Amino acid sequence: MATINGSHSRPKVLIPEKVSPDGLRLLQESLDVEEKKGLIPNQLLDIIGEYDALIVRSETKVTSALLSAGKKLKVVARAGVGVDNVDLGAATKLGIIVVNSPQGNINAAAEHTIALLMAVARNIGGASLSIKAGKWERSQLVGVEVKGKTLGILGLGKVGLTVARAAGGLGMTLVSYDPYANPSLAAAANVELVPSMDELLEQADFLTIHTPMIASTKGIIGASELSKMKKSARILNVARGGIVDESALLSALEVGTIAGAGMDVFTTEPPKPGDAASKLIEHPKVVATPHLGASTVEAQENVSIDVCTQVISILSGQLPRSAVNAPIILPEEYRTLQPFVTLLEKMGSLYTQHFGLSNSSQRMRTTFELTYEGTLASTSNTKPLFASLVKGLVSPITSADSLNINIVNAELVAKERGILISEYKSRENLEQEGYAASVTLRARLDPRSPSASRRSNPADPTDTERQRKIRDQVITGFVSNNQPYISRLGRFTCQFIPTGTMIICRNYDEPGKIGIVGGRLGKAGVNIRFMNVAPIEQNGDKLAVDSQPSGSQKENEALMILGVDKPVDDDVKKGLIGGDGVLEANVVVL
Ligand SMILES: NC(=O)C1=CN([C@@H]2O[C@H](COP(=O)(O)OP(=O)(O)OC[C@H]3O[C@@H](n4cnc5c(N)ncnc54)[C@H](O)[C@@H]3O)[C@@H](O)[C@H]2O)C=CC1
Ligand SMILES: O=C(O)C(=O)COP(=O)(O)O
Repeated sequence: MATINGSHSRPKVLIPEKVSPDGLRLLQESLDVEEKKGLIPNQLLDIIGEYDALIVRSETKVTSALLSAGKKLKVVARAGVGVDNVDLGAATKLGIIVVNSPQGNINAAAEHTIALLMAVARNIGGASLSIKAGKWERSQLVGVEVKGKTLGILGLGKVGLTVARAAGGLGMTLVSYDPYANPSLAAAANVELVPSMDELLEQADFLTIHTPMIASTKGIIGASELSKMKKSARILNVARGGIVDESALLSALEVGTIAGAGMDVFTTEPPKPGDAASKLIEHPKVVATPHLGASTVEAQENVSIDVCTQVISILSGQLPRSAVNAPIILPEEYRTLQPFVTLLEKMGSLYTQHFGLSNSSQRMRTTFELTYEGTLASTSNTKPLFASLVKGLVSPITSADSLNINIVNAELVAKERGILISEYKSRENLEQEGYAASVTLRARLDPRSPSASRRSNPADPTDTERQRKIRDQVITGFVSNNQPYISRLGRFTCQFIPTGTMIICRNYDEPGKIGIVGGRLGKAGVNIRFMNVAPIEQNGDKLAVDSQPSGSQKENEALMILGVDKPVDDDVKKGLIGGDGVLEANVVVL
């Protein structure tokens, strides 16, 4: 990728919100960084096509339309925790990695929650306004203490636990409802996990919300939940607007069934004049802040450095630390897999160019078995290998600019194209072969196809021929000295590096063939860089059982694989076939 990878243009990063300069300085070393604040959605849509990366906070709505317009986008980085402003499904489909900073602002959000807790308990907001207005209202501004009170925590994740530890220090009793909480972490923070939200609502003197905004938490605190709480209870929301139903909370405050609220987040930010959120902000029992939970110097430095480092990693072809829509791969694991990543892509591309991949528009499925052999069988994370194979399989039949296949979207792309790949592991020791690990890709009959669901009919030559053809579609590869090799192609044992333009000829295994092909290529001005003669796979091979030639197939055939120095046109290819030449010739570019 650009200068990061040695080419000339520098990748471009767009930052439409305020992100701390600490991370941006890191980006500037290798990327073109453009900060453009105050863009309206249409302006963003117009320019996003130029950028390789987008860094946002909570204000920018990263919609499906924006992601689709970002033709060069590889990564969307959220300088913070919540990714509810990013259409994750669309990003995944487009192969755009979404990263966030899951730790950088946790402490800031927790401290802000404690600030609101105290402000609500002691009427700090109202008292400050009153004294600034020249008043001295002591008796109307009597508060309550938090010591000895029960803090109900909805969502005991990173922020919830940090709040719990601080509130424990203030002498509060801690209860939480979180069906997915870690019980030992809860116990260590002296938090009692209650089995239902109703119990939490009934016990809480203060209820603080720390769940993500997802479908199941939208409006989770509504009129019915508020009615179960003590009249003296107060509510804090430093998570996301809309988790608490703003209209229901407003009514409860107005009728006095809830005593107060501290609100940092709102359904629409900034709230529209006259809507429930605006009325809440104006309400005397509410202390409100404009989404300031993460707004500390320290938190902004943390999240900025965190996401900018990840953007640099992704644009230089490495894996990010905190991808929201991709599996986590440890750097060590990635280094081991990297040569196989290349091998799998070459194997996929070789398959499609040599055997042909059925077109998804024909509504046919192609079914594969992918077997990791030897030491590769102990790899737990085969996602990068799977993704490379899919990329290799479809790249020869897809325009390059519409191809952004990676660990994020490989499964989806395969599914959409009717490619079904089952992964297997074989722990067989391969050391006698001279390498520790190999991979075999073999086509299978689609279990849904008519010829697979019934026994093959030997009386039907087309049926037998079709099945034989599919069974012959096998490729094995291995890696030696970080170099990928192909060791089996169809029925033939070979050994060649899959690179550049190659002519794959099938011929009778008879003397003189090499000279004839060499002569014909020489006449066409094509130089041979390397050659490999591949005989039929011999017995003892685990794959040979299925690959016995039949019908028109002769056992004395071989492949001749020639690496050549320039593109080979159709006439040259056809010129190799017939006479004393070869039976079949195919050109592949890897
Ligand atoms: N106001 C601000 O500036 C900031 C807000 N946040 C927000 O705080 C929230 C929490 O962040 P983290 O603690 O980092 O997330 P987290 O993922 O560590 O924790 C969320 C917890 O919510 C729990 N949960 C999910 N659904 C639940 C349900 N239906 N009922 C009960 N519990 C449920 C999960 O099990 C998890 O333990 C997020 O919405 C985030 O966006 C975070 C940082 C700053
Ligand atoms: O990290 C989060 O989830 C936050 O809500 C912080 O949002 P912000 O980056 O301050 O717009």
